[in-house]
Amino acid sequence: MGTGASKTHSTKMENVGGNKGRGTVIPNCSASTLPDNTAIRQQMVQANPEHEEISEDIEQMVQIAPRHQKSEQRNLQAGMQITLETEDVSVTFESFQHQSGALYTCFTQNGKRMYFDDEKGIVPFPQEFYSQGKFLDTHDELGMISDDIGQDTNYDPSYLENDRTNSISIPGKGTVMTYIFEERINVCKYYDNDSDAWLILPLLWEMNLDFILHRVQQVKEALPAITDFKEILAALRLCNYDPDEVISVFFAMFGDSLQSNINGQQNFEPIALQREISKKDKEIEVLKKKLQEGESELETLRLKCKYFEEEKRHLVQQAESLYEKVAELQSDQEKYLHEISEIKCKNIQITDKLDSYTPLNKDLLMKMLRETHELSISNDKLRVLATSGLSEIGLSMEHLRSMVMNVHKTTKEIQEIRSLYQREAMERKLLYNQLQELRGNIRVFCRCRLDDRKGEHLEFLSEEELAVNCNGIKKRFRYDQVFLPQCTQEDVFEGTLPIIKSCVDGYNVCILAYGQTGSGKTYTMMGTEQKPGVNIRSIRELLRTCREKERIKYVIRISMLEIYNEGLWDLLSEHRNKQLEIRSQGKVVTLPGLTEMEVLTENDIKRIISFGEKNRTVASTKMNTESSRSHLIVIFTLNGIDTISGVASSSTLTLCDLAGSERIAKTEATGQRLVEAAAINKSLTALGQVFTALKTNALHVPYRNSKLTHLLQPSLSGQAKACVFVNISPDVKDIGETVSSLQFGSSIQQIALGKPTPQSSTIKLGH
Ligand SMILES: Nc1ncnc2c1ncn2[C@@H]1O[C@H](COP(=O)(O)OP(=O)(O)OP(=O)(O)O)[C@@H](O)[C@H]1O
Repeated sequence: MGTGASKTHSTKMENVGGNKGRGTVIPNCSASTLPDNTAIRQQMVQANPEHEEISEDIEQMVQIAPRHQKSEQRNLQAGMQITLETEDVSVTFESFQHQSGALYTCFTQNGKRMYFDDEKGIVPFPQEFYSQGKFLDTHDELGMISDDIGQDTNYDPSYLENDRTNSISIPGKGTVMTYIFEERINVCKYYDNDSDAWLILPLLWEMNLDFILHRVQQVKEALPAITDFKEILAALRLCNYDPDEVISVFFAMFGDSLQSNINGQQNFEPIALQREISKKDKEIEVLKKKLQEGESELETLRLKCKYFEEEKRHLVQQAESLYEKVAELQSDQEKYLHEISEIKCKNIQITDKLDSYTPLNKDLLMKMLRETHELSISNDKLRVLATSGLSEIGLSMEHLRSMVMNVHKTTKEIQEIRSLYQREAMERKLLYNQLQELRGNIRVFCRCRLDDRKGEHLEFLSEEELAVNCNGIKKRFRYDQVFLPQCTQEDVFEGTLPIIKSCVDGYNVCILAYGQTGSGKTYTMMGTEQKPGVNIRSIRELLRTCREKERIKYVIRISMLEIYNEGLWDLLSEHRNKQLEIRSQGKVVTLPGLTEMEVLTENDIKRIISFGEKNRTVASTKMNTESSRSHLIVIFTLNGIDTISGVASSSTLTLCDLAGSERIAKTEATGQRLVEAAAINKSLTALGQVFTALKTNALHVPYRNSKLTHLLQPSLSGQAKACVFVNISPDVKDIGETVSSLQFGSSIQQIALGKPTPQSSTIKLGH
């Protein structure tokens, strides 16, 4: 049970049971929902005979439950809340912070408060503790932000509905009527008589309306750092003119950096940065397009070149064969000419003796003369052909030469565009990191499980906002991103990609999945064989990015461990029964003896993770037989060394599939399960405390209150980037847990870890 869950319990206790006592057990369970309480009783009695009395109380509580439940049901109006509560044994956990710094998980039954002691088990809460510490009111500490966001009813009554009607004088139009529409596009419009239609009122004119002025003023007063009224008005339009929502939007977007700007600074960096980033994005887009065009032009030119080279080769071959033929013909011609001249020289003798020659010799001579003549003609033709072929080859060569010049020019241009693109991309990355710093380095995402049973109680308002209708009250929650049930594993991974990439740049990165059992934490982190989750995709991305960086040689190692009942177990060790210990020196956390395995391929990861999973303690509970009652932590360590400069870097990517945050009652937990639930409650409460301390910039952040937070210290302190998935169930019967998880998530939404810096090393494993 998490901190958020505790809050829900106490709220419901007041609503349903009417019992205002903190942590008092509401005996509204039926005996059948708590079948075996003897285990708790035995455990308590064994630990201390005085507990006999207390365990009897538990017994009594179970027996009187049906009666009490009936009377409560009579008194309450029908509704979802009642159904939920009557199903459960509402064992309510509280967290007590002792002055020594220790955090205890307590529960109260029939007015007797008990607590879980790490050594003694379940023991009565000592009287002297009341003056030595305080109970943590997680409702106030963690729930308040989301409650504020959820309040829709905070309007000044004078601004209700009819104040949306107004009039304004516009030059050339005279006095026109205005009305703030609440439809699809929430902008103020005026009625234009000429066109007989409602037209959008320009921003500058809209500023003259009292309705608007008042709201802009309200936002300005709350956030003096935002000076641009157009910015405020645009935000108001988007938020249906709700100044509270605009303020939360600005806070959600810029968080603590906004507060640091409140004291007088005129320029508001995040807005400027964001503009700069979108400008850069556009420039990058244009460059990308140019690059693509250039590359395709280059490709065409290359193809043309290839074609012409082929053509040239062909023509040269033709020319060579023509030259050969010409040479042959020339030698023939010479031969014949020689023969003719010989014949001519002897002509007189021939003429004289012609009569004495046989007619056959005379015919032969005439034939030879004819052939010689024909050969001479074809020789001339061939010479013409060879000359034109050669001139064609010359032209083609010329063309080819100019093409090659063009290719060189285009290649140079492409190189320039490429380097410009790289520069812009680098600048964008720097700006993104700057924006991250200003926004804080925790991203909080909400993911709703895919389920046919999605009730009407969940409303997805935008990519960043969702609302839960709970007992007629609409609570709104804002996140960095809300993933709808139909969002794929790819969509979800896309959201975490920038954070994961920064691990290669030397930042410690942590990704956590929080939510009740069955809400999809394991699906998000581990996924299935066909649809792998964040774990496999992250390592795939890390391996790919590391391969791209030719200069740097990386070694990636994986460790896998489980936190069960506040004990740390190495899941990759052959000796499953060996507990690990956390040691810390300053900010460096070490886990001596933890197994680390080197990873070279994605298949290595799959093999190692499935080995670790086999080792995992999976306890079956009534809700989900696969339900895990422990935190699963996978740690990737990245050690890089620059092969040229010799600079070494080290960072970690920590992936946590947290145990279910639901109330213990739903799991019908008894005995061992009760102890497990208390350990989970303790660690999730401690996680909430850490986030609260970070949010309030407390001098001391209580990382050591649980093994979970102690281990995650390097990933949740100033030098890290974190991402929290709040997994929720769409099932209406889980509405209580859903609200609780959402409250937890929105309370950490506005936390900045501080200025992150690339690591030299923080988590050291296996030493
Ligand atoms: N987005 C989703 N799309 C499809 N199936 C999902 C989705 N989310 C969860 N599931 C399915 O719902 C079931 C419960 O999810 P999962 O085991 O991940 O919950 P969990 O929060 O990790 O529970 P536990 O605390 O017990 O580990 C699984 O069968 C899982 O495959």
